[in-house]
Amino acid sequence: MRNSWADSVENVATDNVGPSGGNAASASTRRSSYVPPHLRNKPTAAEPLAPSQGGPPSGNDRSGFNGPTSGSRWGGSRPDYGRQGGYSGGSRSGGGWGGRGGGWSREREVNPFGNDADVDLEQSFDQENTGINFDAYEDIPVETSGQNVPPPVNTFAEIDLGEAVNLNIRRCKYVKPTPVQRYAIPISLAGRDLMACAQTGSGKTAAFCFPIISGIMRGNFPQRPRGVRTVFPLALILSPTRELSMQIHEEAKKFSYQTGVRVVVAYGGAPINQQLRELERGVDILVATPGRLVDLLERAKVSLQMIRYLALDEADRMLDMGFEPQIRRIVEQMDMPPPGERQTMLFSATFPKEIQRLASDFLANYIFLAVGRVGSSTDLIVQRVEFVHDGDKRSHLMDLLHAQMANGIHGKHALTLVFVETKKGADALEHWLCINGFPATAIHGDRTQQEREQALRTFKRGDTPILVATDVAARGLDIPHVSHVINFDLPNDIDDYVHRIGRTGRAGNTGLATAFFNEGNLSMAKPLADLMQEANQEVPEWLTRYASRSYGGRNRRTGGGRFGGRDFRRDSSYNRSGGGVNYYDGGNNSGGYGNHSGGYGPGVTSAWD
Ligand SMILES: Nc1ncnc2c1ncn2[C@@H]1O[C@H](COP(=O)(O)OP(=O)(O)OP(=O)(O)O)[C@@H](O)[C@H]1O
Repeated sequence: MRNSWADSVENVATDNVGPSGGNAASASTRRSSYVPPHLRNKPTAAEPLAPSQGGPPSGNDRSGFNGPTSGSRWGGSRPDYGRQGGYSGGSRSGGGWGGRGGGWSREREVNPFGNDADVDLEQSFDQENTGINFDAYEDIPVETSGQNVPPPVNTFAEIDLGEAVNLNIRRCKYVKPTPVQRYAIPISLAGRDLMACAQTGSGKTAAFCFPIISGIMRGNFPQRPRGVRTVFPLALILSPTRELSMQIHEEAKKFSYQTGVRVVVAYGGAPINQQLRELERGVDILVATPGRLVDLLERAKVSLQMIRYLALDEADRMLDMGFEPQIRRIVEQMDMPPPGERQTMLFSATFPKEIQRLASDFLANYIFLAVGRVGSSTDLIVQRVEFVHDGDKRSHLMDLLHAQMANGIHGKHALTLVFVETKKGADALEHWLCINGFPATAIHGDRTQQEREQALRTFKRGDTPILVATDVAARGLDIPHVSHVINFDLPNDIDDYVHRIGRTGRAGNTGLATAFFNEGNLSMAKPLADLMQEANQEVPEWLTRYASRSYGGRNRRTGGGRFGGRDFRRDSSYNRSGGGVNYYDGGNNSGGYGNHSGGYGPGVTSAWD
């Protein structure tokens, strides 16, 4: 069923052809005092500096899109790999802790904001943001549990992220933190491990990036070994797909611009040599897909022994069957410091309880945070479900697309994402749409990396405003102007549905999701009806009837609460009394969230925004 995911794992794994290298731990024996990025190269009388970092003083003008040039399948050929549109050398205006940074030759740091970098820097955080409907998030219920939960903040100004990061937040035009950021950033800045669940499109990337960048800037880490061909990142961000890793890398580069913190990405399907060159120039934060990282670890090109921050984005997917062995290998069987010695952050919009249980192996005395119910979809997305027999799906799709055009909902500001089950199905539907006059492209695990990136690029630009995709595009991708997600084939798992429809209705914007349902999807009837009802959607009567017959499909939302949307540690079956930590008795509830306990039992902090 999850072909495309397995394939994506497989594809990454096929890159793991390097010889087994020795464990890099042996390379690191010398330790002297660490020079934080903001102080690198900075002469100071008061405190003698350790020798500067070992990365050769070379340029930083890399691109996250490292593949060779390829022609467009849609006539939009543009040899722009390696050149992010509009990127130019950035201004060298100060910023940074201590006013400068850059052990990695920041004078050549590419400006990730293009020409926008220095606009509105005078703008303060309390000005209105454009385009983001923050009111949409105001009444989202928030639950936190764990010991001594730090209180949330209301503004970025309340968080001590440092001037350089604050400037970048303004450059991103973020005016105030989203709810998950309000809670997660103070928790992470306090050094706590975190399992965070928040709805799609609600700003989780920044929620884990800001504390990592800030922590590296102010941290006092041991000097990393120099003169060896192994690199020692301080932070590792893992994500399940190449495109998502590239996106996180792009975001993290914006957030860390002119901080001296260097972010590098490594993913499969792209030439490893170019990624190795980037790594050798120095890396503080490594963003990676698991397969390529294992390859780099086996070649002893990367050591994890200096990791202080570990973030798993789409953490439930990372610990699902396809990825779990690789993740365990990376986190538990290489040279990464154990929980407690590193800070671990797990983020997703969905967190089934069995995965929460697995995930707890990676965490130490963690805080659980749920913004909205675990696995719920945002009511910014209007959900529709239509009964369509398999044989009628294409003509039904065409009716929908024609109706969109008739209503002026098409073009580059109204992109349509169509999810199908199989790679073959994606190719076939793309072809059929194209011969019927709808400019479409497709993305799936059998396409080359170049083709995948090209498909995303032409879709984002609106050259092909219809993208047919397997689940490889279901998670994390933040594509502006996706106004309609169509589940041509429904997934078999409600959480996958939540992620798929979450490609629209992001950052406070509204969106539309249409699902084609038929007898082949009976196991989805109940979870789908429940989810729609919870999100205040109109549930068709026929779907309610199917749901009431309960076909016993896989529904992860079992146990406790309507959707079981809470910390699994509160389940009675979870018993750590045998000498373990009781997370709920005597927990110091931070209060101050409106003092709403939410009825989750003693010791559990709950909050309502
Ligand atoms: N504080 C903020 N103010 C305005 N926009 C923001 C803010 N934080 C994040 N965004 C924007 O919101 C969008 C969604 O953010 P992001 O991709 O991090 O969501 P997410 O929660 O990780 O979604 P998903 O669950 O699909 O991975 C992005 O375009 C991001 O730039």
